[in-house]
Amino acid sequence: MDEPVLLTGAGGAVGKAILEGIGDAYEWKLMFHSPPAEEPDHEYLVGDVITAEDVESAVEGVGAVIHLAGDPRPEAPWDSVLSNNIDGTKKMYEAAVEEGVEKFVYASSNHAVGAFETDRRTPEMYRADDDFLLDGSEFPRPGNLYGVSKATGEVLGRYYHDEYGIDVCNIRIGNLTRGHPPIDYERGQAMWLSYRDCANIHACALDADYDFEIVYGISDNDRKYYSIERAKDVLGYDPQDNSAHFDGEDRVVERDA
Ligand SMILES: NC(=O)C1=CN([C@@H]2O[C@H](COP(=O)(O)OP(=O)(O)OC[C@H]3O[C@@H](n4cnc5c(N)ncnc54)[C@H](O)[C@@H]3O)[C@@H](O)[C@H]2O)C=CC1
Ligand SMILES: O=C1O[C@H](COP(=O)(O)O)[C@@H](O)[C@H](O)[C@H]1O
Repeated sequence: MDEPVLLTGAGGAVGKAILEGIGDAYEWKLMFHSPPAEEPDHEYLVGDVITAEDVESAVEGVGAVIHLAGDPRPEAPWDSVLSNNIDGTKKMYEAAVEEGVEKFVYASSNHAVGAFETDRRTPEMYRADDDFLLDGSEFPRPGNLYGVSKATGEVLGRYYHDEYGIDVCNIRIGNLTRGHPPIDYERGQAMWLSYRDCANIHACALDADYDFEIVYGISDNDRKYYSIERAKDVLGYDPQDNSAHFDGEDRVVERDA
């Protein structure tokens, strides 16, 4: 990648995982919502993805986008996801295609398919001996309005890819935690994404050749109901971590942001 990569939501947990892991591997342009507490090592700007001028400034001169900015709360209200997630993502795509950006990596979510976790399937589907598996080819099935907004972001990508040719990779991120998987939370352990695997899958999404993809972004957990085969095959994702390698004794979940 010769041109800088725009990273929106750079100050959040996923942004930190990416910068800690692959901060030296690319030239970055970071977008923060509010001024960062410490001076970043990379070019940056402060702006809001719902403001067209901010988004146009953000994409100026970049060759690829990793779009993380938005409201990440599963319980987020409609007003917030409509503006921060749906309209913000649409504005990002508009500006990206106008700028001629080649690649757009979008932070989708497990919550885009959360309603597959029916009462009949759970908690068994969170366990290693259950064979229920989603592979990314299924239609979205959100369990909340946040999930609706993430599924809509994927569909926006489908539209901008088909209409304008921008390459799009939607990563349905599982549950990112630093250092070890969530404690006493089977669902979170089955969809754990370690910090280094998070950085790795985003590097793969920047480097690989593809047209339009939906992949799951989780570590290589023994317990998983999301397939990572597509991410391995198309992106070359090579996860290093597995939630089954942690016993969880005396550990607490740490979250950034
Ligand atoms: N952390 C996780 O386990 C998962 C995260 N995701 C997605 O990954 C992305 C990043 O999530 P996290 O880093 O965990 O959240 P976070 O809340 O730590 O980071 C999000 C960042 O986006 C910024 N932001 C929010 N609204 C904005 C706006 N209108 N304009 C500009 N910046 C704005 C915030 O200031 C924050 O720095 C989100 O889109 C979320 O939906 C998806 C699945 C799992
Ligand atoms: O999309 C997201 O998913 C993770 C995992 O969901 P949870 O409901 O099991 O916590 C969530 O932690 C994160 O905030 C959200 O953005």
